[in-house]
Amino acid sequence: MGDLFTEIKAHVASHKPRIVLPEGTDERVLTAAAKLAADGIVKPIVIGEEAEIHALASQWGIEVEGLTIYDPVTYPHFAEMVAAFVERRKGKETTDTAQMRLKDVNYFGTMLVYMEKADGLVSGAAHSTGDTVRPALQIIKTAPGMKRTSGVFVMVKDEQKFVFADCAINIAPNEEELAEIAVATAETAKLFAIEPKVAMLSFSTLGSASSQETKKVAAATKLAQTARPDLLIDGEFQFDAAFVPAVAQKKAPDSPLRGEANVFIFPSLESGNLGYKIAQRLGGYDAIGPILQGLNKPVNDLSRGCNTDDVYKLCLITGMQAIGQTVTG
Ligand SMILES: CC(C)(COP(=O)(O)OP(=O)(O)OC[C@H]1O[C@@H](n2cnc3c(N)ncnc32)[C@H](O)[C@@H]1OP(=O)(O)O)[C@@H](O)C(=O)NCCC(=O)NCCS
Ligand SMILES: CC(=O)OP(=O)(O)O
Repeated sequence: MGDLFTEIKAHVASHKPRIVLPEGTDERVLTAAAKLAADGIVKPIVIGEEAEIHALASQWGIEVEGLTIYDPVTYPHFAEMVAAFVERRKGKETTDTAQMRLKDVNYFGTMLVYMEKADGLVSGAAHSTGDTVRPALQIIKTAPGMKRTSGVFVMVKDEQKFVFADCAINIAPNEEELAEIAVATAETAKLFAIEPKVAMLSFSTLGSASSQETKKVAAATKLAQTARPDLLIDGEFQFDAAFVPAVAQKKAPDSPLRGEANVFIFPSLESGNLGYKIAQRLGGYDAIGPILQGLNKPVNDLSRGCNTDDVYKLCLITGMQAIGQTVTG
């Protein structure tokens, strides 16, 4: 893992993208922003009232000299931002509602990215996922060809890297949505030098149980395989059949996955969110994310349970997305 982030740091530092951190009054966020600025890797823009941030920084012993701080209340381009927001949300917001909405740090930060005054955003240390990502869904929107945004975690322990999805956004994806999530996640895995072997997870392996839920995953598997025959995607699989070669030999002897999956697509948000937190808290994996895929520009969420290192690493990944770089090693 050390190596993965060493490479990411080198790429990102050569471009120094501007990353907005709307939660400037959160100690973990402010600490990570100060470290990123001091390391010269990204240019952090923190949002909040300047005097309050300076007071908090001195209380927490954080050096914020040189950090860019924007306060929505005193931001000189606020009127321009309001107009751009009303235009983007045509028919859904008025100047009055926009003025109110853009005082919210996540709406304000997302508009900085939309208006190209920043290259990416990381938030969610102190906000729920809904409040963090809703502005991005409404303003940044999905990239051409993508119907849904979804959220992945890169799970890392020592030299092991796995990708889990969707752990953040789509509560009950249907078979088309699940297929799209699988393909998008396979592509995201490649950003981290993971050659994707994708398992579509269920409580059934290749028809060992039959219900609406298992049939949905089987159908999603077929859709994903048809859409992208170049990718290795198989299912529906229980986790052991996807991950343990000896179990795969028994339950799915003809599958090309052979119990070697490294990308896991969960059938629902319930299972995906629980799954990543169990691997993180019981399994001791570093959980980097949720990294949002399918958006026009990089906006990423954090868990409210994150630490400073999680904020720092997600900013590096956001920077990497912003400069369109992938990891090689
Ligand atoms: C993500 C989430 C907040 C969006 O729901 P919502 O706020 O009710 O969104 P709405 O249905 O009002 O849609 C708002 C906008 O986002 C868009 N949108 C909603 N879900 C989307 C998705 N998955 N991908 C892309 N766009 C999406 C809608 O099309 C709509 O756009 P529009 O206003 O331009 O028409 C909701 O799905 C959610 O709460 N998910 C669970 C999040 C969570 O708690 N995760 C666990 C912790 S990580
Ligand atoms: C990703 C996630 O689960 O976020 P939170 O813990 O903030 O709900």
